[in-house]
Amino acid sequence: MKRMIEVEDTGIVFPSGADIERMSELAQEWLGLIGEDPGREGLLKTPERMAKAWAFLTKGYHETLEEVTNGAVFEAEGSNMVVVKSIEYYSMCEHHLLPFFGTVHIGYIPDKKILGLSKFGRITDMFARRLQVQERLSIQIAQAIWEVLEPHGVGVVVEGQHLCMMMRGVEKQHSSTISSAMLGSFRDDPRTREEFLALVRQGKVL
Ligand SMILES: Nc1nc2c(ncn2[C@@H]2O[C@H](COP(=O)(O)OP(=O)(O)OP(=O)(O)O)[C@@H](O)[C@H]2O)c(=O)[nH]1
Ligand SMILES: [Zn+2]
Repeated sequence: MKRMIEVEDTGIVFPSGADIERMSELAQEWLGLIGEDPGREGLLKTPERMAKAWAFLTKGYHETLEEVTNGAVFEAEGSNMVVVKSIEYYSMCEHHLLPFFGTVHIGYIPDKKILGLSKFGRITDMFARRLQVQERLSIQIAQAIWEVLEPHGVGVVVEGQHLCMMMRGVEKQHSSTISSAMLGSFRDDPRTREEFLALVRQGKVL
């Protein structure tokens, strides 16, 4: 991807526009504020590591739908449902800047256009790698597929566990959240929606 650069020897990419130097300065200040000594040996490189990690975790801000789909839209006959399920994601909640993570399930009914299968994961990451709430993540993925493919319908189900509810706050370790976004026939036709949800449920308890 043009606007990404690689961190030496790691294979990790972060946006070339990210101000790593300034982010490192702020991270160093932050370490002091939480009661640490930013000058102790173990923390000397931490501000820069933190800046690079955060640039990666929020790289979705620097990506566009056009870039991530890379023209992989193909002509196709038929209008049978396609489901890509159990796409893992990691995101950061916008309230506490703590991770939430889980899986995304995507279904659509094509109208002459299909999308390269890997692109569903790339679209998921483009929106997950930003500050999010789970509900918006679900809707943004559905709308992106709607925009790119102009299909008869799209359904997205997102499952997530939120560390802000587990390691702090209400401290509930076993709750998980399911959110969904349904567009076109997935919203208007209960049978289409049920077919999608049955395929998502297959092999698991949902
Ligand atoms: N709807 C929704 N809420 C979220 C998400 N991630 C975190 N939250 C919630 O955002 C809310 C913020 O509530 P506040 O009362 O303003 O913040 P808080 O005092 O830190 O809340 P607690 O987490 O209950 O301690 C909490 O209920 C979180 O559980 C999400 O993806 N979707
Ligand atoms: Zn949170």
